[in-house]
Amino acid sequence: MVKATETGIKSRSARLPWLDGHPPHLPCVASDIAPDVLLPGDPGRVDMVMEQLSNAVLHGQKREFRAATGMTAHGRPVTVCSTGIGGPSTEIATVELSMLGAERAIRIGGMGALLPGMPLGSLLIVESATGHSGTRHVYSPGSSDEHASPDIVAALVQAATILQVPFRVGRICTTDSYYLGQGRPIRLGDETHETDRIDYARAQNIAGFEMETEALFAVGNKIGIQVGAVLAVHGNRVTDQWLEDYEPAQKRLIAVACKALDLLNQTVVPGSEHG
Ligand SMILES: O=P(O)(O)O[C@H]1O[C@H](CO)[C@@H](O)[C@H]1O
Ligand SMILES: O=c1cc[nH]c(=O)[nH]1
Repeated sequence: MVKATETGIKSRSARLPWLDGHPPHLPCVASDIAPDVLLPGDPGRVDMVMEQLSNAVLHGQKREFRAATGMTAHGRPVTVCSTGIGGPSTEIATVELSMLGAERAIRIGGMGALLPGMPLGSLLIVESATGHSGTRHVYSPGSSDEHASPDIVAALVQAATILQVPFRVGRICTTDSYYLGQGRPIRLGDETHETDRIDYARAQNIAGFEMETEALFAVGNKIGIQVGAVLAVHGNRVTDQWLEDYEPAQKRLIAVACKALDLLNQTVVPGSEHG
């Protein structure tokens, strides 16, 4: 992986530009990373996750990748690393985390709902993702959906039920575009242009739009780590409502994801339980 020059100075290989165990993008090394990782899009939400963990340590931030590790209520280590927006940076985070030892990755993020019965702040536990975003096309060019690991879906359902957080299980559309690709109006010269993406997506039984899950599932399924996603409704495109303060919803979502990890890992580390 790392090449030494004739003078003994180590230099990066262009083929795989890691150096002394440091990946080219993430601000961490293997000893920082837990087998379980949570992946918010927004770096600002890493600190929100840290508040719900005990003994949380921030590893640092490079570009959109902010990473930390702490302990769940059952005393299990969990790493949180932001992916930034979209498939390309999600691919980088997923591949580098898995090379550092991650075995299970759950995206925690926001979405725009397409079903009238999905209130602001409720959760979508993602069973499958479609959209044919660019990164997914590189990893898995077929036409079928990318799926979450069934164990993770079941654990998220159990966790949301225990914590009494309203949720539904469904299919997400991941798109590389926040505006035109999600049917938002854009200005083209003097005219406003809008696509019929919302009607199209609803006809496909799609619960909402977001921008990373399909890439995470495609990459994770290809490289052999377990993947899942749980998303909070930040907006509803049918009722045209928008969540002004999404922090309470994101806190509930983080609690559900951490509980799901504890259910997946089952046994409590003695003396560690804090809630
Ligand atoms: O809430 P996060 O995880 O940032 O994700 C959603 O928010 C961003 C768009 O505002 C996109 O990344 C979308 O997927
Ligand atoms: O409408 C929305 C809300 C969150 N994230 C998105 O990508 N779209």
